[in-house]
Amino acid sequence: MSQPLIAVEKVSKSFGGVRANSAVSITVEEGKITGLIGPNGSGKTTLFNSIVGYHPIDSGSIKFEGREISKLLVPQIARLGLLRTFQQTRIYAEMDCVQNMLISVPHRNATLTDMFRAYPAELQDEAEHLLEFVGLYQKRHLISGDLSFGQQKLLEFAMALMNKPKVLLLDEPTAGINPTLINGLIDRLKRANQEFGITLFVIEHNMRVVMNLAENIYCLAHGELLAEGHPEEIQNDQRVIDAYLGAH
Ligand SMILES: Nc1ncnc2c1ncn2[C@@H]1O[C@H](COP(=O)(O)OP(=O)(O)OP(=O)(O)O)[C@@H](O)[C@H]1O
Repeated sequence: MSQPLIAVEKVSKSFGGVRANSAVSITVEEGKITGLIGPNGSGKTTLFNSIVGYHPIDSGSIKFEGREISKLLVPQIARLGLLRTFQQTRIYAEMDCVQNMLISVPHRNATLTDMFRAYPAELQDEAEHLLEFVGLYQKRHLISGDLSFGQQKLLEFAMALMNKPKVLLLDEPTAGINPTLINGLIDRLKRANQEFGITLFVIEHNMRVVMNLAENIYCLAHGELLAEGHPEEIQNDQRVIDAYLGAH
């Protein structure tokens, strides 16, 4: 089997006395969609934060394309092509959608001087093309703070795509989005994976969404890895049902 795109091995992370991740090992295979589920406070976001370099880990190893990244900083990891989105959207509410798209590009190997130049026409075209991809083309010149929460999440997804990531970590992409937009978002996530070849690693509380999206799912409980498997295996795993699915 080829080497995984992301390999997390025995990663532990505590906050004071709280052991948020305890010897967690997972792999994310290139070109696939991998899911991460678990009850509130089970350590999912902590694992994402460790992978993207948001905080140092206490022990263990995190490799991206075979290279140890656990000592690198957020911008260094982002430049390798590993990006994340957040539970709460992080857009520039005063700017319109196109401006948000353009300002999100620095992760893509741009130099400081590039940032002070006018944005090249091809970047503008790319921004509009991706806004069309997520269904926001008609709203591209609207102030993003005026968009609905679901539309802001679509914008944030498009902003991440502007950076041409190899892998995108999505923290609850459908939280707070109405059911109609959720179906559209699932479709866009699948297309980003299939058409742009972006590997996705997705934290998701909505079981319908994660079972529909992911080929392989990990379940955390109390900071430890409880189970791993295909959606049907996870749905029928008694430990997962007891710890998590019973409540959903
Ligand atoms: N910066 C921090 N400082 C202190 N404790 C933290 C910090 N971040 C996370 N924790 C704690 O670590 C544990 C795991 O939290 P984490 O946010 O990773 O869980 P989660 O599975 O993502 O939860 P949710 O589904 O509610 O987002 C929790 O007990 C949380 O309170």
